[in-house]
Amino acid sequence: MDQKVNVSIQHVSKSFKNHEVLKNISLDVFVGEIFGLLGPSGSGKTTLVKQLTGLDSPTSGECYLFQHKMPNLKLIRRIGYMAQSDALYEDLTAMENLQFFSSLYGLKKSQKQRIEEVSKIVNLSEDLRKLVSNYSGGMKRRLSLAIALLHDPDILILDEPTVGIDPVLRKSIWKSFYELKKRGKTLIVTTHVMDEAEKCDRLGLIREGRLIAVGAPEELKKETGTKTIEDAFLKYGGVEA
Ligand SMILES: Nc1ncnc2c1ncn2[C@@H]1O[C@H](COP(=O)(O)OP(=O)(O)OP(=O)(O)O)[C@@H](O)[C@H]1O
Repeated sequence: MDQKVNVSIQHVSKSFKNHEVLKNISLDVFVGEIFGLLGPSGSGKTTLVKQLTGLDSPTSGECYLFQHKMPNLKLIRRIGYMAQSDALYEDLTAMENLQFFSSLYGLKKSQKQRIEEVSKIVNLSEDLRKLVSNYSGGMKRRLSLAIALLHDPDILILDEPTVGIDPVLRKSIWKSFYELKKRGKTLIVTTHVMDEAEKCDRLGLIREGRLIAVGAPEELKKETGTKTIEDAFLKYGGVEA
């Protein structure tokens, strides 16, 4: 794997009033890596990825993307962000949503072709004429993912991308993640699903705002003498598996 650092989180802490949600997190993610942030609900995963996108700023510490300090408006086009809640226009069709976002990204000539490509990846090609308000939760997730992919970003930050998506489609979406990786893209994926965590090149385990371990799934299991990521997580968290 290319060991060039693409994302660097340096001593990041974040507090909301008196509540310290992220506690001195430092972490590097490499070019072409699928990096998973794994942690229970409320552990701080979303807050951490928001600091990366530049949508929020840390109370202390810094985030660097492509060696540039965030926030940096110039980098927006190189980042694809899929938030946990879908930011879609419900009264428009999926096609109109995709057209709207491609105009925002300034895709002109390539727009039609790119919409076709991303729709295929998320398996929505047959449903583009439907109103988003008639979409199921999983379809909305898939449309959000397609939008995050539209401008072919170098770094993809995906907050729980496969929630509400059935296992068959989840598998095909992961296949497309591997294809993106092959093309040199860097993916940061938050999850609390263990089998999904196993699919990542490396994982950062987050518990109560602290990064308690970083490593490849196999390494983490080996180091803790456990058979599952879930048990490794518990061991690192000080709980006997
Ligand atoms: N804007 C905010 N104001 C106050 N507290 C916040 C804010 N955003 C997040 N928090 C708190 O920060 C903590 C971490 O939340 P966060 O959403 O980052 O967790 P998470 O690991 O992504 O959880 P989930 O998997 O449920 O999305 C929670 O206690 C949450 O209530």
